[in-house]
Amino acid sequence: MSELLLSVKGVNKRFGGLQALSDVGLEIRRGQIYGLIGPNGAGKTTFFNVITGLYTPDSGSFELEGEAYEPTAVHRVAQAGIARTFQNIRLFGEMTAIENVMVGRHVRTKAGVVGAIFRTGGQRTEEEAIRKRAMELLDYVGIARYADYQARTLSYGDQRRLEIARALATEPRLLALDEPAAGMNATEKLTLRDLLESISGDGVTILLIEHDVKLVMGLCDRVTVLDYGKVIAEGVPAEVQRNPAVIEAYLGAAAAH
Ligand SMILES: Nc1ncnc2c1ncn2[C@@H]1O[C@H](COP(=O)(O)OP(=O)(O)OP(=O)(O)O)[C@@H](O)[C@H]1O
Repeated sequence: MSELLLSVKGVNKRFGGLQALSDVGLEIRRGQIYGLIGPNGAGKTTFFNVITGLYTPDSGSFELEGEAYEPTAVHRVAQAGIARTFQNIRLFGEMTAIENVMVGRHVRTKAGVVGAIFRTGGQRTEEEAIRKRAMELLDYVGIARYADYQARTLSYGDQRRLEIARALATEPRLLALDEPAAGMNATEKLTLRDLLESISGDGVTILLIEHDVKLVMGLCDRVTVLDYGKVIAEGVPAEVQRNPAVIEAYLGAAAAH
């Protein structure tokens, strides 16, 4: 079995009277595509926000490759090698596609994000190297032809892929994707599936929140299922799919709509 990449234990997060996460934990091994699923409001995004430093948990312990990891600030999370995308796309809409990826790349360099936006003189060589890598990443996710288009003019599916390219620019150990297939048509989902398999094949571990159960079950090595903030199942997709608690949670959620 491959090495443990991320280990999370005992995460609790309360919003006022709502226990959004209750003793949640999971273990992701290096090279896995790991799915985090569950009905609406189960706590999936809250969990992402905790592990990426956006929310402070009430309790919980975190280890990355066996070392204590404190997701206390967004920049620290990036330095630790975790990159993420968001359920609601967060791109710099007025900037071009390639500039969006370059911002991600600058997170990994001493120039910093400010350097990416307000270019100063004397850094031309570094800037060129960053631009070249950004172009490679746009090509990798299949949208190189839109490099000089403003991000906001790209189709929804292409914006999602641009977000992935920007996240990859930080050279993460773990890529956390919050509903990457949301709003995509069947063809776009197939392309996305191929892309995620390539990313995984190239050595980046993936943690995926996704509502498309078929996509998750076909793609993921292991899955954790949340319901009302609690882990109700964990295992390989075929096992989890047959778990009565999981069937019940999804049927209950469908009946409520
Ligand atoms: N900042 C917040 N303040 C108050 N309540 C919140 C906050 N963020 C999330 N919640 C609540 O926590 C619960 C879990 O929400 P979360 O967004 O994590 O669920 P989810 O599983 O990602 O749902 P979905 O699939 O609909 O995106 C929900 O009841 C939500 O309303």
